[in-house]
Amino acid sequence: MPVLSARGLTKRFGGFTATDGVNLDVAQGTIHALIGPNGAGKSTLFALLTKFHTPTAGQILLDGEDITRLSPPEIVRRGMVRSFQISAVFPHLTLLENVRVALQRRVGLDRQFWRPASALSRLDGQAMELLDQVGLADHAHSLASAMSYGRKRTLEIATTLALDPRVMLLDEPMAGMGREDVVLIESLIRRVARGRTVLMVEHNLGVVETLADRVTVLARGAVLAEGSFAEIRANAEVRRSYMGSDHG
Ligand SMILES: Nc1ncnc2c1ncn2[C@@H]1O[C@H](COP(=O)(O)OP(=O)(O)OP(=O)(O)O)[C@@H](O)[C@H]1O
Repeated sequence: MPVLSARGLTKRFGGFTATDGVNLDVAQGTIHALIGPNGAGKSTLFALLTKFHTPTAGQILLDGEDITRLSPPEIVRRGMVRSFQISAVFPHLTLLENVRVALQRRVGLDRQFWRPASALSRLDGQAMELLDQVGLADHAHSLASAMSYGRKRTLEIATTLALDPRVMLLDEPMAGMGREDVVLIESLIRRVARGRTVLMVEHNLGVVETLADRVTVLARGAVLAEGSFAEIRANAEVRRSYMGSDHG
């Protein structure tokens, strides 16, 4: 059974159809990439899946259960977390404080959860562990604002992990990164994807080739093709849809 599915998912803005009857199945434990030329509707589909937009029609299923009408916090509580949206970096906090805030957010999300304030200090230990996981432990007490762009994005991944997602949605994790940072974040994503399911929108096709088990190509809001990267690359329609865009 797929972890995350879309069935006939549609979003219209006025007379314009940005997402057009999308069917998508993201299999458990895979890294699934969503690609397509500019304006193909990747961001809109992402926003629908994470409940930042309300669909005009169609269904979203998580673990086979209809989540179309649930709120974003309810989705997070069920283990699906979108990074780079929910987890913003606070520049004037240290890295440790940033992760602690994210951990506190998880505490806040769990309605059953109540613990005395002293227990919150335990969060520091957990925050440190998370920083260690992403290779930022040495910078725990530095301000986020002092970090390079790549490290800030890495910190964002740590704050996403703080919510302990089973399903991670990554929105263009490599955007604005130089080659060195791309390589670093690639290996980080591969590491954090173990035991999780990842759906990512990514423009950098080299990254998609390296990371993705499965690729869905969108064009004009609809699914144009789906398969392995090799299958997608060999698909003449996909090539045609990219022609004239800057992803060549
Ligand atoms: N809130 C909105 N109101 C009206 N039109 C919108 C809205 N959001 C997106 N669109 C339109 O929907 C289409 C798809 O946009 P979307 O941002 O989802 O594409 P994308 O594949 O993510 O593009 P890019 O690769 O450039 O980020 C575009 O034509 C866009 O102008």
